[in-house]
Amino acid sequence: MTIPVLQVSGLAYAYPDGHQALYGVDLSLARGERVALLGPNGAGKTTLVLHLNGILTAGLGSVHVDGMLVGKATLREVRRRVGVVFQDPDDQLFMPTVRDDVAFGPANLGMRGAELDARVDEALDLVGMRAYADRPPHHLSFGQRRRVAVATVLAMRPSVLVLDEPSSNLDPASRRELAEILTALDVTVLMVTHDLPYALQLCERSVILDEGTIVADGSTRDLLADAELMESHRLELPFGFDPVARPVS
Ligand SMILES: Nc1ncnc2c1ncn2[C@@H]1O[C@H](COP(=O)(O)OP(=O)(O)OP(=O)(O)O)[C@@H](O)[C@H]1O
Repeated sequence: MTIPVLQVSGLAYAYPDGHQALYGVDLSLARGERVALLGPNGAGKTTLVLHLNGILTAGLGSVHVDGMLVGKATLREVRRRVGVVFQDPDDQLFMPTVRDDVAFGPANLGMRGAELDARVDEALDLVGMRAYADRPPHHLSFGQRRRVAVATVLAMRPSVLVLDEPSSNLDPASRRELAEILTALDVTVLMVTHDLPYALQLCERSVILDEGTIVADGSTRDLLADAELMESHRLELPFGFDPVARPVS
């Protein structure tokens, strides 16, 4: 039996103020899948993501990464394996140069010298940003900073890449370029997004979370084409967008 990259079982969580954000979430990701996590504002998507690398710990239920239970004892390895790219790249970039930022994670794991340089170059090549290695991140455009933020995570060679709103604040060309980069990667992806055409373009499978519960899990095209399902969970396609007519890349 193949072990899922990510296995969330019966995950329930209430914030300290008592607000119940997740009610028994079950989610399994197989290696190489790209899955979109959809849902209206306040559905619990961020709360779920924060459990995947142990920023929050389960009230009830469990999260396994490559078969490893997420918990205090495994936190360091879990954070290497679950790479989260937050919505604002400036939350992730804080070093004087792009190279230093991308080297930060692997250097923390003890990597040094030529091996570290090669790891940084590899990650920057994957996002097409090697030419910017010696630039300060704050001199880059927002779209370039997002690509570097992706590289900081890829440099850890994660088992799963979790992207929070990857297309937000990108112009159409940067949005398309990022899609090309993400589809070319050989990594399992979980992408939180309100950009439904992007979900369709990038992810064959989608999961809809609403009020802390998974209410649908299936082919992105089928879910987006189900007008009743979409409406009942406050999901709206752009005007005139036909999910059935669009090819999935
Ligand atoms: N620190 C907190 N304390 C109490 N309740 C919280 C906290 N953070 C989030 N919540 C609540 O938990 C629920 C889920 O929030 P969460 O941020 O996970 O939703 P989301 O699906 O990511 O929303 P969005 O699409 O707006 O980012 C919401 O009702 C929210 O108000």
